[in-house]
Amino acid sequence: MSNTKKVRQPVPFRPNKISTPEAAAAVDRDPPLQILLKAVQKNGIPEATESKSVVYWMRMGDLRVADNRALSLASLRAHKLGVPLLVLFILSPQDYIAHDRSKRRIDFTLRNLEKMQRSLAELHIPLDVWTHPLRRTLSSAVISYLKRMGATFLFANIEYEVDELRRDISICNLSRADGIQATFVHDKCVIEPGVLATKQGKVYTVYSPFRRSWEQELNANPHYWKKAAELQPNAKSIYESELYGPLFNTPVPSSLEGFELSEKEKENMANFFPAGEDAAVQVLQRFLTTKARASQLGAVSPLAPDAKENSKESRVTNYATDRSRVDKDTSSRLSPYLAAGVISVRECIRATMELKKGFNKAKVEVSKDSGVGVWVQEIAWRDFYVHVLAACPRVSMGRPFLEKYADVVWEDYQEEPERREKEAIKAQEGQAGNPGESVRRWKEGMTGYPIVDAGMRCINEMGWVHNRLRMIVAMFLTKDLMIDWRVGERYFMENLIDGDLAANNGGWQWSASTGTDAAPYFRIFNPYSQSEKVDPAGDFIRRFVPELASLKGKDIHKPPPHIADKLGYPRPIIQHEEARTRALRRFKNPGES
Ligand SMILES: Cc1cc2nc3c(=O)[nH]c(=O)nc-3n(C[C@H](O)[C@H](O)[C@H](O)COP(=O)(O)OP(=O)(O)OC[C@H]3O[C@@H](n4cnc5c(N)ncnc54)[C@H](O)[C@@H]3O)c2cc1C
Repeated sequence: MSNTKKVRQPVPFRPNKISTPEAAAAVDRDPPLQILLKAVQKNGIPEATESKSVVYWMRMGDLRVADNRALSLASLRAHKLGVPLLVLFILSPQDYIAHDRSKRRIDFTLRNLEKMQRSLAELHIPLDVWTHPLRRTLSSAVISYLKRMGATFLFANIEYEVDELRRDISICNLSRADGIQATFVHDKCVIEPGVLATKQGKVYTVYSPFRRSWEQELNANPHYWKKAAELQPNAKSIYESELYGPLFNTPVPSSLEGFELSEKEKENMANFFPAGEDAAVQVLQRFLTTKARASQLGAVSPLAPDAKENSKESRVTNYATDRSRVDKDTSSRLSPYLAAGVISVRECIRATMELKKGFNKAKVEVSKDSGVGVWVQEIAWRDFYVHVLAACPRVSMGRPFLEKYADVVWEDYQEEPERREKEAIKAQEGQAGNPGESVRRWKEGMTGYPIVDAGMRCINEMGWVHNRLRMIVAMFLTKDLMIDWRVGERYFMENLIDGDLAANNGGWQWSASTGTDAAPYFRIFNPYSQSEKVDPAGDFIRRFVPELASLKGKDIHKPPPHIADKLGYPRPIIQHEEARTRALRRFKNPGES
């Protein structure tokens, strides 16, 4: 008899990313952050007392030892109980797939973990890194780990995305039955979500009033920028423990299956974004105290040794006037470090206060009249989007922040693999104007709009691009090409080293006018005039679109068709004015194409 038993193929993990409006509204009414905070409170009483160790669970957004609230609390607890502190990190590939995590971000995570393992070992604290394949069993795996380690105390910083909050709620519920006290604390923002509210007691959904309230609250309460207590070392006897000693021998893997970078790319990323807390502090200090450097344009190391320290004309001093220029070294490039928590956002605030003369040390400068003040306002933008995410979880469920724009008719492009395959075939046939072809050309930086193409090629090369360019390319995709913002949001997450749901979703929905922008949908960037503003001499375009390097004057922004043909550069994929009219029509009448 022949063996007819079929081998079951593993089903690829492909979670549904877009919720129904009803499901999103239900989650908005009862935000998981509030449920988690209540569960933590409930867990706090009665307090667990007996514990052989204390565990701090480090996540992707708090990869540092210094000024880390949950880690600091865990250390205090361990010290008080006279037991060892253990640090745990779980690699969860299914979560990374579900959240479109880029290989670059995973590689950055591993590089930072490797550094941290060494700095923690100096304090005799082990960093135990393991991979858990199934995300739905992650909560119970954590509880089993705690039991195995004899730990009745777990500490972690809060992650504000819906899936992560739900996971932590389940940990709280599971831990109670086992007498484990799970504590989740705020750490990501300067001011935690839930503190600031409008007169009606609602979350701010417009940035400017949020920022004013943020400034007031911050300057009335210095604890917001207070550093968390330093870690206490474990007793050296930990190495002799049969249970804990071996934890020092588990190395951080150099890559994660399914998220491997090529050797060349790994090298590039390590050069553009060196790992470690020291590197992050240096990047910050250089931004605050050194001049903009021509050598810093594009994909280069931020720690190149050619900076003159303590310049009066530091980048932050000129930030108010120069920040939108993409052809200059104008911004801090701290976003990968802030997104991964390699530096604490409180450290950034404190550092601006320590910039001697002219600044009141008891007050955080947030005014738009100084470079420092405008830069701190960017930090407030970061807080703003986390507050929106925490109060309106719909944004992490694939829904527009403004549900009224859910029916805007986008060009018919979907991200399912089968569909993508078909699109690719059509694209090969060269059917210009079909949505698959448009998306491909946008991703590759071949739209025929030099500033858009330079921005996209910069992302593809560096995994990072200046904020202005993010806005320009996002608006081009959503308003000129009328492609659903979720396509772009996903591409950014898959390619950025600083991919962060709150900031990325906030930026995309702002650009697509489905989000928190106070101006209505008719804010549509003209890619040509934007190009002249942000890259006047075209240096940035020349660097990333080398086929246009020989162009002079305004041609660099809008190459004449016959010259573009000669240089092998594509003609514009769409006429901006026509596209603008189409976008206005579709936004005015959501549902009509
Ligand atoms: C479509 C779009 C997608 C984006 N995706 C991300 C993302 O995935 N991750 C991310 O960190 N930022 C994102 N941003 C925000 C912003 O573009 C980057 O934070 C910024 O370009 C990082 O450069 P920098 O560190 O030199 O910034 P700086 O100008 O030096 O600003 C300092 C810090 O403030 C924060 N910040 C600045 N601008 C913003 C902003 N608009 N929103 C939220 N935080 C801000 C960042 O943490 C940044 O590092 C996005 C913006 C847009 C328009």
